[in-house]
Amino acid sequence: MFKVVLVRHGESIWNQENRFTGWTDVDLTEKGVREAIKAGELLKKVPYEIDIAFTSVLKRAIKTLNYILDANDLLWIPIHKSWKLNERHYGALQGLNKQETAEKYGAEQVQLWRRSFDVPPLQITAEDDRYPQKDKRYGRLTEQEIPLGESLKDTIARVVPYWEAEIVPQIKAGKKVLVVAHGNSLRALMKVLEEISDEDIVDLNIPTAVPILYELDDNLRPLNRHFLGDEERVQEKIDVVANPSKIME
Ligand SMILES: O=C(O)[C@@H](CO)OP(=O)(O)O
Repeated sequence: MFKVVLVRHGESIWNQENRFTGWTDVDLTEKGVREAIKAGELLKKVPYEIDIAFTSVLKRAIKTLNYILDANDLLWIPIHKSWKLNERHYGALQGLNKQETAEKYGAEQVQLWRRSFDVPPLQITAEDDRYPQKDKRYGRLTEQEIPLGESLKDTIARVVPYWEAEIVPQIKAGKKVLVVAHGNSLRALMKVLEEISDEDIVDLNIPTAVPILYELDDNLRPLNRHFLGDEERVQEKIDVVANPSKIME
């Protein structure tokens, strides 16, 4: 039997401000830092000694990973960073307040943009300041790879091949892998891992900085998934993600 742990980053400044974030490289809030340290402490209590970690090229995930590793005195382990684990690119919605966007376009449309399988957000153009190639870290991406605004389906198309090519071989080699990523890049991965239908994926919301422990069979199909930590607290955090205007302390 294999295992893997997935973690979404702690609360970011734009989570707190209720803005669409995507590839915008916003930092963690103080609460996000505390959540990340807590995630590290929770992981300390399970028999899962991390050997190798994977994360995105966005600081909210990288910092969360570092806080987790620091809590486990594992800052020295190899870390692989890839844009393929980035949050879904939220296109022209990036920066907009979710509540104001719902008032303008309707709550139903915003829900489709946020949680549907294949409805892409409003797109940016190459002239937009947010066009990824204007950022050095994305300079090597081909024009085809550069997102202008991704649906969950588009996100799956880059996350899952990365999972298969880079992460699966490590798990199969017996390494204890930690993946720290984002709400929708993890939904993309979990949809495929758990074979969640296009209809049911709408209801999957990933709480911030809660370690998700999977036990996997020999073919890496999940046998079970477990959110670490107090069940009620985890559910409250899931509710905040589903309804982001209700931010808890
Ligand atoms: O803004 C975003 O990039 C994501 C994650 O914070 O938001 P949502 O949960 O609305 O998909």
